[in-house]
Amino acid sequence: MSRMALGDLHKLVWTALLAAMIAAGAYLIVPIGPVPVSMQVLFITLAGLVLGPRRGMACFLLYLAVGAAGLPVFAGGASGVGVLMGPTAGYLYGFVVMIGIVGLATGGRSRMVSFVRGFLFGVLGLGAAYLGGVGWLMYSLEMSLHKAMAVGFYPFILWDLLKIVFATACYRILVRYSILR
Ligand SMILES: O=C(O)CCCC[C@@H]1SC[C@@H]2NC(=O)N[C@@H]21
Repeated sequence: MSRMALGDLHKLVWTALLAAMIAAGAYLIVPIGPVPVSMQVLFITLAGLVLGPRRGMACFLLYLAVGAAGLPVFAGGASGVGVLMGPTAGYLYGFVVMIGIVGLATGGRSRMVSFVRGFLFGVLGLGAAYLGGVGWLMYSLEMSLHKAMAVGFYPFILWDLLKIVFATACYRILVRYSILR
């Protein structure tokens, strides 16, 4: 097999693996209200860093499509088009942008990035996810900004920042030990 084809196969395997990890991270939830605690932010950050913006966004759009088609990949094992219009849909759309922003940190080139760079891009991406998530909560559940922040932002932000720290550390380990290529 040519070096190019092997590289493509490698990326394909990582794309499938990360999509499965995002689904697993969505499956285990802590239901604390209309928005559950989940591990999606951890694996979405890792997916962005590993896959880069284009492949990362394509991977997540495919994830949304299979979820809409009936595979139980959304929070708590939910599925169907209804989820893409439900209270947490804004986060799901925001994640498309988040993966794209996080992916810019590496360009998907499996290169070492500083911890600060990975973290900053993760935080910028998380901002997009929360913009979508909180904005959609206000619209779909007719909440005030104050209420939407209370159910969709404050309970999660600290833990989500920790998930970004952990994802960045994992990415750096994968690069350091040449696991990505
Ligand atoms: O329905 C879905 O699959 C999306 C769930 C979104 C949960 C959001 S993501 C940001 C915040 N952090 C969490 O742990 N949960 C919420």
